[in-house]
Amino acid sequence: MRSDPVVQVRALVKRYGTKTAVNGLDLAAGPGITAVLGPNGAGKTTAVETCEGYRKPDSGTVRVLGLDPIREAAALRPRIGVMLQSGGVYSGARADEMLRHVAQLHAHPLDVDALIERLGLGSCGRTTYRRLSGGQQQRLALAMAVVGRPELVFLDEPTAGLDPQARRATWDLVRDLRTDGVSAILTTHHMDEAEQLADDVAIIDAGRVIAQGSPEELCRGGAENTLRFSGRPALDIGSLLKALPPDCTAAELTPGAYRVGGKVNPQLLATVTSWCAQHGVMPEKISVERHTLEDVFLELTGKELRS
Ligand SMILES: Nc1ncnc2c1ncn2[C@@H]1O[C@H](COP(=O)(O)OP(=O)(O)OP(=O)(O)O)[C@@H](O)[C@H]1O
Repeated sequence: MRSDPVVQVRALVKRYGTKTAVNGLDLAAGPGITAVLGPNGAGKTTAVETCEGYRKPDSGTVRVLGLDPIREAAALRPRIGVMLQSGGVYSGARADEMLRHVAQLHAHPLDVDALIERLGLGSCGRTTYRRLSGGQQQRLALAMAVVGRPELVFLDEPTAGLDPQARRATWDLVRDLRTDGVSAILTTHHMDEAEQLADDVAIIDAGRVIAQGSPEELCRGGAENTLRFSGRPALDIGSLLKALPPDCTAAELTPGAYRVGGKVNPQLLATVTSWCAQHGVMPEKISVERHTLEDVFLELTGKELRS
């Protein structure tokens, strides 16, 4: 873990009546961008809202920039930005008025006009909030969260429902914020978004963190990868399997197209090529398929739908 976490959650428990939404969650988020992933109902929003100071833990501790989000809210609020999904906004106010109002509350805000332009809100600055499209409301919420130059920003599904252009613009803005030293806690259901933006990914299931690491670490770790090669048809798969470590699989998918599954590492690659050499096989094509974050996510959280 990188030093000086911006968010440190220890043994957090949060219940709603008899429902335990967060169940002993430990999370340390360092500077940079931390993506929080998890199936529906995993407890992400509850955990993040507790960090934002909107929910009181039943037990456990939460520190954000070293402060208690409830007891030290007055000191913390000016240092963080929160992107709300909806609400918290007077729907009769104009988009640019709202953004200027929020900017004025901060000592060193970003340039409002530049931010409006950046997020493609230029044509709707004079439109009232309630008349903005869903995607425009979403972008305005992002602008309001970041205009005060927070040290840490909480982004709750920032690109949900956005068109591809707005999605790119949002990613670019988040990347630039990171370059300026702003950290972010990002909840998302888009695995590609986490892969693109996150330095660190925490996967939550049933109210706990079940895996954490950089996207590369998570894709390299536990998940099995696949090695494919082609050669002459009807090779002796039984003999190949004997040469491989016991937990590997091997199959001829179509005549001459072979797949080896397991922990694909340089040693396994060497074993397969050496078996080919011993059997007079020239692999015409050989490739290693790395698993995506989505593969890892599904492997860790299962494929069944959550309620
Ligand atoms: N205010 C509430 N009252 C009762 N139960 C709640 C409340 N908020 C959330 N829950 C329940 O707590 C559990 C965790 O919900 P939470 O919204 O934190 O999950 P999530 O990971 O953010 O889900 P999603 O990806 O669907 O947004 C769910 O079972 C949900 O039904």
